[in-house]
Amino acid sequence: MLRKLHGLPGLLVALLLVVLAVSGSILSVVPALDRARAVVPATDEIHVAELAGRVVAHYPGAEQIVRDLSGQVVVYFSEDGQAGADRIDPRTGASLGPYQPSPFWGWVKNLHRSFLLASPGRFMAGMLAAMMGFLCVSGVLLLVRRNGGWKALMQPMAGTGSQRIHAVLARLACLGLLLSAVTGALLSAQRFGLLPEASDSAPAFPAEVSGGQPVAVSQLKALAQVDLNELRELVFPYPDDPQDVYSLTTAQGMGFVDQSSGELLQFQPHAIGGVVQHWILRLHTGEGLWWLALLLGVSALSVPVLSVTGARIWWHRRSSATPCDSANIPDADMVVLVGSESGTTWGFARALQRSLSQAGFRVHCADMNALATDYPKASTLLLLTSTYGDGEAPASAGRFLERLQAFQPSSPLDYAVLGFGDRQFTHFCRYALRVDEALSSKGLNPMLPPELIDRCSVEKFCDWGRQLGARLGVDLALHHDPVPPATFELELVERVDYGCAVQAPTSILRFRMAGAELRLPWLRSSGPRRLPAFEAGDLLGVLPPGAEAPRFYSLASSRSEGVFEICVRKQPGGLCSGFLHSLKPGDTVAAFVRPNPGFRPAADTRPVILIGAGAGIGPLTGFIRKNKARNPMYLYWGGRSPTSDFLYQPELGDYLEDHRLTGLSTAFSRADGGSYVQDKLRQDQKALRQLVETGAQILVCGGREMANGVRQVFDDLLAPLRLNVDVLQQQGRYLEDVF
Ligand SMILES: Cc1cc2nc3c(=O)[nH]c(=O)nc-3n(C[C@H](O)[C@H](O)[C@H](O)COP(=O)(O)O)c2cc1C
Repeated sequence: MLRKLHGLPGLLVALLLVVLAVSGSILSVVPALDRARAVVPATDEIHVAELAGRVVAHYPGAEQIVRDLSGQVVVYFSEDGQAGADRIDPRTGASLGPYQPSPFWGWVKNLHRSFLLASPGRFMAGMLAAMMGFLCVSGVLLLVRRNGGWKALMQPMAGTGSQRIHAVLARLACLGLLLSAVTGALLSAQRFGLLPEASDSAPAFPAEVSGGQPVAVSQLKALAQVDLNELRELVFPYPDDPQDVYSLTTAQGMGFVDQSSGELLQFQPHAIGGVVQHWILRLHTGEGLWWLALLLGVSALSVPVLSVTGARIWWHRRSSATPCDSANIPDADMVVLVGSESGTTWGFARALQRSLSQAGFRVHCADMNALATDYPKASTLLLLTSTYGDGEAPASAGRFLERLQAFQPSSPLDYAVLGFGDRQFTHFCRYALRVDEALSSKGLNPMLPPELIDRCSVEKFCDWGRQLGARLGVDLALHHDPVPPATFELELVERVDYGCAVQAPTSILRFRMAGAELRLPWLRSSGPRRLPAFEAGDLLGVLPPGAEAPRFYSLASSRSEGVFEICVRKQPGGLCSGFLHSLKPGDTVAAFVRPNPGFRPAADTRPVILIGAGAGIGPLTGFIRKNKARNPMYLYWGGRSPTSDFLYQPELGDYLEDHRLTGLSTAFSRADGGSYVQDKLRQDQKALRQLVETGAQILVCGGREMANGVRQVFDDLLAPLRLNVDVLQQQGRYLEDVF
């Protein structure tokens, strides 16, 4: 519900909000420009009597002095019957030039306030500001739910593409946007009388004035007690009218000054309502607070990006979450229920539904939240669900467990749960496991143990399909291509082979964009720009000929190096690794890049502990290579034999020498007294504990078994600090890339 409330109004008003935000950003530079042009004396340097004396010397016909919040002083005067206004230097009273509000700024202000449409436009702008406030609040609540709590809001954001950009930007900009929105809506509400009028009422004109001979304004003692920086406005009395008075407005209040005695008369402090109104205006416009104005302006610039990414998320969710040809509940003999937050699981569900329908089943497909109380003809219930937050339900399954209590199947039901998640999270597929438990406690028959799919592995999905088909007695060939990737052609330029002697053939493969040399010489400089953006740790998807699904390899290089470098261990019977190992320089492969922003060292100076085994060294070497700032980096790596599969040995020696790498510890299982990387970690546990105490981040890359062993070692060595891997993971300080 909250998601719908956030998404739909956002889409409808996105364009108008962009106009409001961009014009607001442009206006946000005005306070800084005004401040740069203003001459602002120190406190106690000039008092108002002094200023007024200087003004009168330059402008005998002075009528009013106004000091705006940025410090600009403007004199309004009449000369030879003509009215004029000049900006002045308060230190001399001399003119700095005529005061002429710019037509450009006036136009932008008008666009921002009312879309150039006078009162109806102003009303619309006010409504939009209120709606932006609502989008900020609902967006933050969604982020909290998606990430698993308020604390998680401060941690690195998970997700990819538009989702991630939207979340990261919204987190940065939401406070600024909220302040602009709330103050804008309040200003509008005041203008349209929806809030009580809070402006100051002026004090009554003094009943008695001395009426004596006026003295020079520079001699008036009440004005001599007001610092210039406190002044807002001084209105001069009518010439030759001894009964008239000076009207004085300061930051504290309003009053009058007798032009003969110099006494302050009828001074009235600003009413609280007036002060509130003044601050609402200042917090919205940033007047006199140029730094705040610029911060608000920068926040507002996020609105166009948030609008575009928000629309893309909405479109992706909508197009992924539309079930096709779903049978009605009373007719269905097979029910597929889907728990999804951003729609990916729906893609898998549709593939399953297609295959089941082709196999002759009448399949009802719906959100898990739409669980009915009974499916009278159904014999099988299949649940496909992702996990969000800190192991919680995704949006379309949030009410499933509650609804399950009222679920009363009229005939026995078999069920199977397929979980979608990401092993980099502490609670991998936890919600799917909870659903499985709940269904089992409800007395349904599990036809398969729960299967958990890491990062949308199509391979695993197809395996599960085969098992399910076997249980249903049909041939269930599932085909699903989650996001059809746009591939490019890579040409192998170099390979370095290791490990054959110890039955662990592993190669470092370096590719470049195919066909680069065919470009015309004068276009050669555009070469690197043709490469997609990628960093060490991102994934290279490779599609071997004849394969339906890509295989992913962690990149050891980044775009600035101009090559795609991966480290590949040949798996027995492995289609893709076998294909890659058969390549000779000059051969080509179809590939694409998938960002993996969750597996990167933090961009700060804290120590980094890199741990890997076998081909897992690839991205870790990439991180060391990029460590030009020489931040402390320690590598623990395990292989089989120092003479056969010590991957990157020469490079690592160079990095130790030039201090990109601070320490290297290797473990070889087939050398004398064979050891594993976990043994090396245990040996160094004291030093590692100290590094963690100083804020170190840990990145682990390699096989699941090694990663589990490393987790155990860290859980043990962190115990004296009352810490464990789960906590570090929640703080974004323990990252795994496991295959
Ligand atoms: C903010 C966020 C939190 C996540 N939390 C978890 C989690 O706790 N456990 C897990 O296994 N996967 C987690 N994931 C990964 C998703 O479950 C996974 O990407 C899934 O394929 C998304 O499917 P959907 O698009 O259908 O929601 C999280 C992803 C994001 C973006």
